[in-house]
Amino acid sequence: MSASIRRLTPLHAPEAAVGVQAIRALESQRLGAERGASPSPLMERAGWDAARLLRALNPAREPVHILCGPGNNGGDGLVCARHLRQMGDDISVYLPESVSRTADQAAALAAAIQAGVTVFTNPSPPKTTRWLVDALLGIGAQGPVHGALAETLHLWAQHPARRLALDLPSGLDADSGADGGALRCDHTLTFLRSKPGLWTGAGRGVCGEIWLSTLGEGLISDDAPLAPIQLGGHHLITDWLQWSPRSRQPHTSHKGRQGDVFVAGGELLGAGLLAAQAALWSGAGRVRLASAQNSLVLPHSPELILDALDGLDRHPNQTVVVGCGWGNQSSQPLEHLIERAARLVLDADGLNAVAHNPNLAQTLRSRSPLARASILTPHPLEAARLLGCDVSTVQRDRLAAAQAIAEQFRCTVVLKGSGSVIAHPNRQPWINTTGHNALATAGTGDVLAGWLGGLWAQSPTGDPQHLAAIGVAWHGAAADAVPTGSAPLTATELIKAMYALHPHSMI
Ligand SMILES: NC(=O)C1=CN([C@@H]2O[C@H](COP(=O)(O)OP(=O)(O)OC[C@H]3O[C@@H](n4cnc5c(N)ncnc54)[C@H](OP(=O)(O)O)[C@@H]3O)[C@@H](O)[C@H]2O)[C@@H](O)CC1
Ligand SMILES: [K+]
Repeated sequence: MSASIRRLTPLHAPEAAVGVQAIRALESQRLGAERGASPSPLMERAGWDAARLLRALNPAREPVHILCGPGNNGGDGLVCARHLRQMGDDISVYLPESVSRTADQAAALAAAIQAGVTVFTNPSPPKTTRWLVDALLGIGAQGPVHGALAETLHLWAQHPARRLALDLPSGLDADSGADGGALRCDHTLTFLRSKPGLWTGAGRGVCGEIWLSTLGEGLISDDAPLAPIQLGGHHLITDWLQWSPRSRQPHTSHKGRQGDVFVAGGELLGAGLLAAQAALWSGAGRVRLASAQNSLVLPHSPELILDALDGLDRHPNQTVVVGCGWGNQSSQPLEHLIERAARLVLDADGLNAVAHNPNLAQTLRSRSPLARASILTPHPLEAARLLGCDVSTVQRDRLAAAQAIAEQFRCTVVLKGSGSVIAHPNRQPWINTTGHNALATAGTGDVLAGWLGGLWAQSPTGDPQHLAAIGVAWHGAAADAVPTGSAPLTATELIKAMYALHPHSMI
């Protein structure tokens, strides 16, 4: 591939993603003096890069069918068709009848027909097609796909052809990752910049391999004015080296200098135990586990210090992890912990309790003015409870949901799920790009909460959003070490896999 087309891998994710508004601004800036040519030089470049990528993906030059929509995304498809036709490939195009076209699209259509491209208005799949290019809708898609385009996607849903989406799978919302009926593609070639919707919500499930064409721009210049959303891959783990007290500690260091974690266990002993073990393996010097069933813990983890729920009062400067397996225990000790924790990681039932109890919610909110930072780690259902909405509302716009919780409670928020979002009040969110569904097993959330507590205890003055992004990337990177579709990763195995990624064990 040329320098202007790059594969974006989850582990070594791209710099950042920007939303549709910023892409539009960038487009006008790039067009600048060249405005007026039709098809635009950017569309020409998009179609050319699409043709070259398809040539690389389809070396046997099997028949290609290109679904073109009424806007400029369809224009990209038509330019791609023209180039492939001129290279002698077996190309056909579908274009819905009697739609109003953009000027660029109309020009691209005229040029494609002149080059000998066959254009069908019947959406039925040709039998011989081996590759399908989805150029129906791009960043102009508004809501779920409807009308003739929806019927076309439906007709193709069962077709075995391999699929390449241009800019993004049609119907995927570029800003939020909401699924508006997109086909699951094998590859997506996105233009100018990566978009947040490719990486969260339905994005990862429908995009396949993600490629970026900067449309001829060499090095990406400073995107700061575009308010980019950071994408957090594997590099975050090595960022940890800059912070990790362990890598900087003198030879004479001792456990008291490596950070103390207090895990308040609940009715489900295993959850607290997993969180405590994760905190320990993350590198924390001492981990206390307070549990009603302490006698059962010892044979499993003699390294843990067993304590009572009021143990925080004796050693107040600990990072508290609470909520994992909390169950329906009384809210009184929970309120005390939320109020007193120097640093708080609140998970699972702790979040449910906050959602249902206004006093707890108020206690949580009042931490921020006292300069006591908190990290909340809801999954989508817990997030919905915190926001008083349903899960589908959260999943339709995960970035907005995470940000709303962060603003409401003045906390850092990790909204878990495909493309975890790490939000913080008044800042742009991060989207995590590591991990896959091997993490969908019981206890992996407890491991994340404990690991975050462990990292935070080691770097108590660290920025909680950056630290949470590191922990989440680390958690996902451990899963990425296991091939997709292989056996699930149990929570205990996950802790070991995360330990294996410690920067000091990678050196
Ligand atoms: N930005 C750049 O730098 C570059 C951008 N380029 C390309 O342009 C693309 C953006 O093009 P775009 O703005 O014309 O929008 P696009 O996605 O083709 O869709 C608009 C059409 O879809 C329709 N429609 C909307 N929603 C619908 C729905 N739910 N269901 C059904 N129909 C729906 C809508 O209908 P309307 O709402 O107007 O009635 C309108 O007809 C971008 O993704 C990239 O590929 C490259 O060429 C070069 C560089
Ligand atoms: K598309």
